[in-house]
Amino acid sequence: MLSLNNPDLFRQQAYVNGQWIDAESPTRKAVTNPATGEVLGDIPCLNEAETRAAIEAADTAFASWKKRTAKERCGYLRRWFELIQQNAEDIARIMTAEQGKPLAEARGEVQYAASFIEWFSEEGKRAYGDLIPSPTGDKRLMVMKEPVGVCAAITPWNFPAAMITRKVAPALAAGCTILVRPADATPFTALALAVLAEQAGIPAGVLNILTGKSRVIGAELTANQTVRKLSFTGSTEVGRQLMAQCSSSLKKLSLELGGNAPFIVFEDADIDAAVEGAMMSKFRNTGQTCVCTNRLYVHNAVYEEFSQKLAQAVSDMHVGNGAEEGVNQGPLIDAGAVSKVEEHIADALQHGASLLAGGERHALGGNFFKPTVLGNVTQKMLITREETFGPVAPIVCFSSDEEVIQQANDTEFGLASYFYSRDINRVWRVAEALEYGMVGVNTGIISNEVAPFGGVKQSGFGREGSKYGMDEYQTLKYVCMGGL
Ligand SMILES: NC(=O)C1=CN([C@@H]2O[C@H](COP(=O)(O)OP(=O)(O)OC[C@H]3O[C@@H](n4cnc5c(N)ncnc54)[C@H](OP(=O)(O)O)[C@@H]3O)[C@@H](O)[C@H]2O)C=CC1
Ligand SMILES: O=C(O)[C@H](O)CS(=O)(=O)O
Repeated sequence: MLSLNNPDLFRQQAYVNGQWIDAESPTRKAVTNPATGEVLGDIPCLNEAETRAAIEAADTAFASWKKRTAKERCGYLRRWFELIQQNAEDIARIMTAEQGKPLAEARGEVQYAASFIEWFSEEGKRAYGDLIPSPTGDKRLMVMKEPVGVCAAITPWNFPAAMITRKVAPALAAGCTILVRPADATPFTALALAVLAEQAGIPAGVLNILTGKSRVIGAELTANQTVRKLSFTGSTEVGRQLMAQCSSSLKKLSLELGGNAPFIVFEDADIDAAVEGAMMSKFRNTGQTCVCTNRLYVHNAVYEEFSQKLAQAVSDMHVGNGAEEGVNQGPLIDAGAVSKVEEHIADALQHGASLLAGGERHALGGNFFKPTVLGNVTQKMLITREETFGPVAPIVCFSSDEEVIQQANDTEFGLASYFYSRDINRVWRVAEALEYGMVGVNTGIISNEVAPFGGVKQSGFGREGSKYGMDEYQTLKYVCMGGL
């Protein structure tokens, strides 16, 4: 059982309209620890009618929440931020237990998640409109920013706190209410955040956490006309499906989808810095982030040095249960994730790749896998075309800037990209040539609350965090005042 300072944070019920509820159905979904397989608890499975009732509650709450001043709404967010800080250790422990990431990373995610609430508790007070110089003397023209309405968020298991606060914070700051459906694998972190939102005084119906079958809840959230906005973070495949389901009600959409990030090391790079950046970008959350490096391109002049140093650093990683201090590589989320990693490695080796580190399941068994480095990788291999979402670093050797930019852009995805170079002309040329929503230059970590996070092409659209994050939850109203 989880040992928490505040056991009240561990809830096994949905949170709807300010109430902790079970479902009508006795069926419940078990949640397991991916490191040990133990059952941590279970959650109710709301049906479509119960989802509809939650939407109606959010709509009722919207009528009053939108009328509060931005300062009032942001005051609630500030208190929520402070309560999360006070309970950060417990939230991290819940997260590691249900998602598997090392405790140090979970603590980092809690701070990352809280930073979005802090950021939008400030941004929300600066949702300025416009006064437009009128082309005729008898009119005054103005633009108002208004909350879009009742929103829905469907979030993935890999960042059980941050992917929720990155949507909920701007929505509430803008005056919207929201229904969140967290991944079945990681509901308890979301429910702990709801406990603290309730304690912060956020009114009933403003924030709702729906648990249960994603297809059932998703079908109602996407079809229901009262829901005016959907924000989704997850795979491109599901994102396309949800977008289609939203078309009948023409919802405003934000889609943060899959990635296939290139990591390029030019011959003028600081190799030790590039190795450090590759470790951070590739193996964060055991490679289970959408902005993880998915393929590495190393110039032939530095290929041997970089490959050997990366293989050594990877071999030194400590794989284990994320709750154990010192572990820096936890389990994959489930058996399916392990199979996908094995499929990508086997395909690469069959097509001529060489194994430089790892390459097989860990002796701990279950969902544990040895962090892996592959050399002599080519664009023909699955691992450079599909998102691995696991701890495998495939290295392709290249010889010219033109060649590597063409290879880096040769994907339907466009979320994150990275490169290391100390030539200022090359830095500008390559940053402008890469077809991605985000570019890391001489760094493997680019995510924070102040910058616009999002992609292009099949990685989706919309931006989260930054001053742009508010736009996703607002509409513009033009008021033309005549007869003056
Ligand atoms: N761009 C980004 O920021 C991110 C992108 N991703 C991408 O997502 C993938 C891995 O994450 P993963 O969670 O497995 O992605 P999925 O797309 O499978 O799931 C994401 C969320 O959507 C839910 N979901 C799945 N199918 C449906 C449906 N038909 N209707 C409604 N909801 C549904 C899932 O619920 P449940 O699992 O409970 O069924 C989960 O809560 C990778 O491709 C990764 O790149 C992941 C995180 C961030
Ligand atoms: O879900 C993800 O992978 C996150 O968006 C990555 S990050 O924001 O933590 O970098």
